[in-house]
Amino acid sequence: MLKKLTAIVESNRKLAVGLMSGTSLDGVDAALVEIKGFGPGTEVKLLAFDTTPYSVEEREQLIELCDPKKSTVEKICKMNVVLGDLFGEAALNVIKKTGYLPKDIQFISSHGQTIYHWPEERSTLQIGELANIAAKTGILTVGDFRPNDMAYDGQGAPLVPFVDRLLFSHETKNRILLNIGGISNLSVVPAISEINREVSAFDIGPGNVLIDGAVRRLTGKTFDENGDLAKKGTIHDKLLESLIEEDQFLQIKPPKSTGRELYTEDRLGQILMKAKTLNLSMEDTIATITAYTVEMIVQSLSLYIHKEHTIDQLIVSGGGAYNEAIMDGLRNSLPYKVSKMDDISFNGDAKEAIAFTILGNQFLHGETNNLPSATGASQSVIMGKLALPS
Ligand SMILES: Nc1ncnc2c1ncn2[C@@H]1O[C@H](COP(=O)(O)OP(=O)(O)OP(=O)(O)O)[C@@H](O)[C@H]1O
Ligand SMILES: CC(=O)N[C@H]1[C@@H]2OC[C@@H](O2)[C@@H](O)[C@@H]1O[C@H](C)C(=O)O
Repeated sequence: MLKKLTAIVESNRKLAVGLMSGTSLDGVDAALVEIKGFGPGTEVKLLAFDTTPYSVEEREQLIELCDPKKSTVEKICKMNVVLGDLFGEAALNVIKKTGYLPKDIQFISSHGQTIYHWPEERSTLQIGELANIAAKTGILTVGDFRPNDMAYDGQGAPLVPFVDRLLFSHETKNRILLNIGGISNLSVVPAISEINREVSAFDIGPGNVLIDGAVRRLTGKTFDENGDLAKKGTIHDKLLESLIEEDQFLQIKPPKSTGRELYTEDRLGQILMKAKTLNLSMEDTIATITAYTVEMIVQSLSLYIHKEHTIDQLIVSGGGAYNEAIMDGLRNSLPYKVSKMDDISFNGDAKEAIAFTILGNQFLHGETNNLPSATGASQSVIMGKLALPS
């Protein structure tokens, strides 16, 4: 096996599949990429991208699994292998799209599905058994990145800023990369001309998680397509103010990370109850929760970024980039250009799946792949674990 591994690492050009299943629990993203080199010399080209959506039932099961009041060890144990098989299928599907065969692919790199993230206890759990992915596809599989950063006292998140620096450093522009998934997070990537500046990065708070939850409970749909519902409503300023005031995560200084552990179904229930007491319509409720997402981003920038960095451009990726109410809110509040990743680079939906191929590539080369300035780890480490096919 060592021979096989060495051959993979030494090949000039590798084909790899990145798998990402994020906090939105909307589905599994799979990106097939070509990677050359490693470290600062990494070159990556997206060849195919595919999302395998979770069924309504699977999504409900995952939401339950993330809730300590409803989750059980048995349910987690079972879902670990169910997802492993499903992730393997997702990898095979994206490979099929290109005409390549599984034997042409050097490795898969899988984030897994976060079930619980608990940085205070130096613990985080991503499921989707690597052994099942390797068995289903016959491809060497890397994954389970976050625990090693935590073992060195890091938050284990966010990890993508390491890749943001590699792929999006601009000669002269200071850029913010903002990802609005279930949770929003950002990286400030200084211009190459400011070579000594570190990347600042942290989780911001709710991205789509509360919007999706409210839409699900109030309309039965899964998300607010294009932000149409929010755009029909009116923001209730007082409720918005109280949501921001009650959000203690905003006041925590970076490095910091969060997830569904803070933005829970119970918290969503409290917010919807307040909206009901105020007699807000469904549209006004969604408009106000959407404004809360925007305001968390804007206030985090003003608290932690604008005093330290002069920003030239903000680039938005993740599903939230399709929500025009969010995008309008950002454009109206920020003094610099707000662009969508799709307009300047590859498909923004694919960013995190691509990012995990780069983290996996670093692992296989025995190179570090965390960014201590983002996670707070005491040092750079090599994150990841390996499952070998037979
Ligand atoms: N056309 C659209 N209009 C509005 N919102 C959309 C649209 N498409 C996707 N979204 C939103 O984006 C979400 C999915 O985003 P994404 O896939 O980036 O999240 P994720 O990767 O699961 O989360 P995270 O990055 O926090 O782990 C959906 O749940 C939905 O709220
Ligand atoms: C523990 C966990 O799964 N965190 C996710 C989540 O979704 C967004 C944000 O919270 C970020 O911290 C992270 O994902 C991306 C991929 C990251 O690590 O950069």
